[in-house]
Amino acid sequence: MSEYVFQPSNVVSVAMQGEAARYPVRRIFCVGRNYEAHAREMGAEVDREAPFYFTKSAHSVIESGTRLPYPPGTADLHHEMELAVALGGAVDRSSPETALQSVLGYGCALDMTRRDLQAKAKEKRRPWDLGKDFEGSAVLAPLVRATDWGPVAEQSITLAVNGDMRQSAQLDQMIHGVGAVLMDLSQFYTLGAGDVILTGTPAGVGAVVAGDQLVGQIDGLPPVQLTLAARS
Ligand SMILES: CC(=O)CC(=O)C(=O)O
Repeated sequence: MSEYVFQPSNVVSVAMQGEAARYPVRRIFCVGRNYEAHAREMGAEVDREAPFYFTKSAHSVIESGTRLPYPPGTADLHHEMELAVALGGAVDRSSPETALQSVLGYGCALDMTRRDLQAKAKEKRRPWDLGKDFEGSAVLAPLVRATDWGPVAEQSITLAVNGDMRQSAQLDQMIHGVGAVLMDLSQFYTLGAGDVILTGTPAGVGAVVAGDQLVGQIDGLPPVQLTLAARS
């Protein structure tokens, strides 16, 4: 048994709907601007040739239902509702269809974003980490096995803040579908069990403040819920 100079962090994991066993998270990859209307609202061109990515560390994960203190360093925290795809095995690069066979489950997710820090980074052509990868920035609902949900098609994806609808779209409006994203990403990484892909957000992203209650839904999946508390 190895010895460490301090106690290593616990394995980060999320619930599986209706199962005692949990899904251990290894890495989180996020697809940027994967819905045309969202790319437009961000003032960006859509790249139909290939997706682009940013990452969040596993330690950014919190579970649906959590109260998140308003994060430090920002005055413009935004919600981004997304479909999460959780891998259960290595991705076969031969075709999008075979890549999809490695998906263990799907879930609702929030990609919380410090928009002011992301905007500053964009301006200076710097990486987005401060805007995207912080504690509590990846909110995950319980995952549903791929054998019990899917395929990704015309399911609706919505996000309401205090009961007001802010984001509303259909999953088939993604520019790069799940299989194509997995195929593309696997050209750059050895994807495997524990890797989670957030597949991009539809239009309607916006600011949230302390006291707000967020509920994100995708047809057939458990909702993702988040309450924002005052900054601690
Ligand atoms: C502009 C963004 O914040 C990228 C992103 O997270 C998305 O499109 O989804």
